[in-house]
Amino acid sequence: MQSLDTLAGEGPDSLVEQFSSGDVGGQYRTHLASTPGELLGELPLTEAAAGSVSAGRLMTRRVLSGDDDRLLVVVGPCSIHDVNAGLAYARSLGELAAELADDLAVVMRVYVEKPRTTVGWTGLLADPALDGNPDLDRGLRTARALMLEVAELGLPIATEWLSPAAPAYLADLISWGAIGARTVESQVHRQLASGLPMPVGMKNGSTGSVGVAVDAIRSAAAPHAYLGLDRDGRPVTLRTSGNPDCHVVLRGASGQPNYRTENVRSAARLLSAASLPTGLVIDASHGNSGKDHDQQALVAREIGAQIAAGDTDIRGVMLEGFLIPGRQELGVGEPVFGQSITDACMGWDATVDVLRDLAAATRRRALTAATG
Ligand SMILES: O=C[C@H](O)[C@H](O)COP(=O)(O)O
Ligand SMILES: C=C(OP(=O)(O)O)C(=O)O
Repeated sequence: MQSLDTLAGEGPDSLVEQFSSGDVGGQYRTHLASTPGELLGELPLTEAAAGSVSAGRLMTRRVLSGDDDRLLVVVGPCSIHDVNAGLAYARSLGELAAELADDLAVVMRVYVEKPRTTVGWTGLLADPALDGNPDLDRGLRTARALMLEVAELGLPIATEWLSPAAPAYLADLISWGAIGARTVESQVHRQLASGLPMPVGMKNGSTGSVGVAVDAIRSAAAPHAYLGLDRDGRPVTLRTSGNPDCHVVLRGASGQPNYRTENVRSAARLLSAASLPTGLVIDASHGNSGKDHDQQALVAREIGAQIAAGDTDIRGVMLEGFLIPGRQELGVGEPVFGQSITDACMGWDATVDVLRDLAAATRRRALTAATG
């Protein structure tokens, strides 16, 4: 793909000159990246991966609409920083998902872009070497290769859509997408969601507003037209038809959890008032756990209790889990294989316990519904 530098002439200053007639706060420096078409040609969707993605999308749609009475569980690392650890996790999760498949519809978080509150590592896609030297071309290739392997294991994949350019490179591998708390009010992200071929969860805003997530669902359900790139990297008008499969994800806010019965009822009222279906997902991490991975397991059990008591609006749960509990600071000490470098995650053993409990809760809900 032609770089911004080559479009504007050599050197980082040339774009500054092109874009501005006065002072600007930054400078543009760029390097070449593959077009979506080139990367998809290099790492094509295999038949096995395509089957896994279409089955994953159908499964998530059916669970979210209530046509399938299982519970959607979106679980996995806060972020992938080490492909081998991501794959080791995927293999274990694939086995657990198969064991619990009668009750749970498991989707793995393969999050390769991280939105930051201020600054920090922004994910595998931008900085795959974790050294502060962004290399998006390598990051996109690494992310796509990893996602292909996970899909070929038969495990549906979830990711957060952050860069509006990323779906052209990765969307064919994703069964469930999220628009995060920091971007749910962004028109660009709502437009993006309106054209994505998978269910998309709209997180409540970072200060706790569920209303902005409801607005996002309404916006993404409508058709849009916006400036984007085609497979060859040419600017085009992208026209979307609207995404009918968007839903709220309750993720709480700082000091303000929203996973309890009264929060679910209040979100359902907001959805009903907007003439939207009331099914939703609850994220047991982030503002609902205060980013404490031990607390996350307790929150998940409370959500399980609501499900066991018969709540049918809770259609899914999100969990942040990795192989080793907690988190490690990037660049401090020996790296720990399978431990998060972003938010603290539940370890594998705790994840197995929580998923088994959620399966039992879902089974009880189904039994109550069947026997009245
Ligand atoms: O899920 C991950 C984090 O919560 C998100 O990227 C924000 O992290 P930060 O507040 O550490 O920047
Ligand atoms: C960043 C995330 O979530 P939120 O947008 O809720 O902070 C996430 O799930 O990784």
